[in-house]
Amino acid sequence: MDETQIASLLKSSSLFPIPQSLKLSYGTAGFRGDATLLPSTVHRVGILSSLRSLKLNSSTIGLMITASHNKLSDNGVKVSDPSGEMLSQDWEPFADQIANASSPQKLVTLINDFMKKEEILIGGEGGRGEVWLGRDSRPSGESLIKAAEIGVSSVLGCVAVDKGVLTTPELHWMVRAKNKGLKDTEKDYFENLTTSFKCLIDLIPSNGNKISKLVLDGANGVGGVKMEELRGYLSNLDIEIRNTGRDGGVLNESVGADFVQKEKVLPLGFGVKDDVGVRCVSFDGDADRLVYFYVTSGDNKIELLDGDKILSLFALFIKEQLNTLEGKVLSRVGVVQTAYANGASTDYLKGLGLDVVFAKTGVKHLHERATEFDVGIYFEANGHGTILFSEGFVSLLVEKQKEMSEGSDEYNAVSRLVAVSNLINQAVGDAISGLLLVEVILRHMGWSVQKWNELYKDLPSRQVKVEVPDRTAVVTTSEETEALKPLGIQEAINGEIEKYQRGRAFIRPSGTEDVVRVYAEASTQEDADSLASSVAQLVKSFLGSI
Ligand SMILES: CC(=O)N[C@H]1[C@@H](OP(=O)(O)O)O[C@H](CO)[C@@H](O)[C@@H]1O
Ligand SMILES: [Mg+2]
Repeated sequence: MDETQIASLLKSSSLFPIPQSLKLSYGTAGFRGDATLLPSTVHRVGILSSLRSLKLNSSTIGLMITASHNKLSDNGVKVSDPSGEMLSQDWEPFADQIANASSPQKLVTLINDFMKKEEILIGGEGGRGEVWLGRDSRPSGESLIKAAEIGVSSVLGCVAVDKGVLTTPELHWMVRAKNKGLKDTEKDYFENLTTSFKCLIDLIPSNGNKISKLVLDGANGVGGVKMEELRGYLSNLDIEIRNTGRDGGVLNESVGADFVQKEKVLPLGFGVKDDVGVRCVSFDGDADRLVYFYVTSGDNKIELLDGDKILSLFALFIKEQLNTLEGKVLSRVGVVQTAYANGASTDYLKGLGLDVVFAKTGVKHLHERATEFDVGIYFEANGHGTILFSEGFVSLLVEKQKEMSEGSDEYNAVSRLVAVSNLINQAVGDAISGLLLVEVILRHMGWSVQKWNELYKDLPSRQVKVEVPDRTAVVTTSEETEALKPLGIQEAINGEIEKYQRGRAFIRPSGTEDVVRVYAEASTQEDADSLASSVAQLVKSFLGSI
């Protein structure tokens, strides 16, 4: 690294001193924490993104400022690789190191060593780098994006392009499109969704299936606002949008997909009286997750159609198309879930004859496994997921279609699969594209939300969070279903599980919040609640509570 570069890094990082005792880790989905603590972190992730762009021959990298479902006062930052996927995991240790470097000098030394190891050239000998920035609707994002910009451009030859307020999946989609040389603006994103949605609607056999109005809970975040924009392009979606954030509601506060999925109650803005039986959907704060729900009657309890049920609907539809092509197109279809998947959904998917595999929590892990298939469908129970189509498989479909007679069942099945591969975000889970696919499949099947819910009956489950002095004291196996540390806790958990019919429970440290998560499942809700609470008690007695 030459003198000019060293001076540039020292100068810019002295503008963003690291708060004392800050200890951050890249975690399940990037760095997160109280927004006031993050300027130095975001600035440094800006530097990292520039280096990543230089390393990957000037490909465009994405940097997203968001803390998704966390409270409004939090924020966070994560990086998108050129393909739109999450930052390659082998750069995460470097991200951790620079985020925690205690002084500008230490930061420069770490960067210098890393550049040597990765053979990254800067300035005259190196190429140019480009980083696209996006942020969710959090007010703190405005100043954090400036910190990112300064970080990016403190690496010589690198520029930041501020793309403004976006959903996380929009930024990933745009970065992917840019690197593929495709149309890459937000308008292109909307047009792509509109075209493929319309194509799927036109392919509905009877085209007569009527569907009732959908009501969206936008979590008072960016998703509702973007959905309003998209509505302007769509002529065939009857949707009412609530919780856009303009009516005084607070981001993620008693609204949004995370709240609805974990609490299993109606979000604010939805009423027991008026909304009985209505098909409703919730996005999370940065619109990369969705869950559906409806209220049956009386109280504010809901019937939840979570990520597992969305996954099941998608799997069924894909399978139906592939069955039509049996003998013509060979394909490997796989489903990826995590330990949080409801046991009943796994049984159902296996019953469909699908290959079901498990990955660790965090979409980066699920995404990776899904790429092993021609069609890989992955979802976390909380509603984050998508369908990946391998490029080879899509080319094969297009090739085969040329031999089929237009309008035949086979031809239509291929057209549907190709349209789904365009509609559903190939980079990352996307609440907007997920919503459009759910809507079109329901219309295709002629199903109400209630009918869809009957695919299988969820086993009662309960999730709780336990605040402990040090959540890293919990170490789990790679599948996260067993705790290796603290010693003895797993045996104690097993002792509790044995007391319940169809009992299953596990603990793991959260990667996004300072808590240990407890998950429990059993044959009745009472039992699931009681199992969750005894396991939470064990966590407190082994780790201490605060
Ligand atoms: C149980 C649960 O919902 N965990 C969520 C949550 O991760 P934790 O590591 O559990 O905090 O946030 C992640 C990022 O949004 C999401 O991928 C994941 O599924
Ligand atoms: Mg999110």
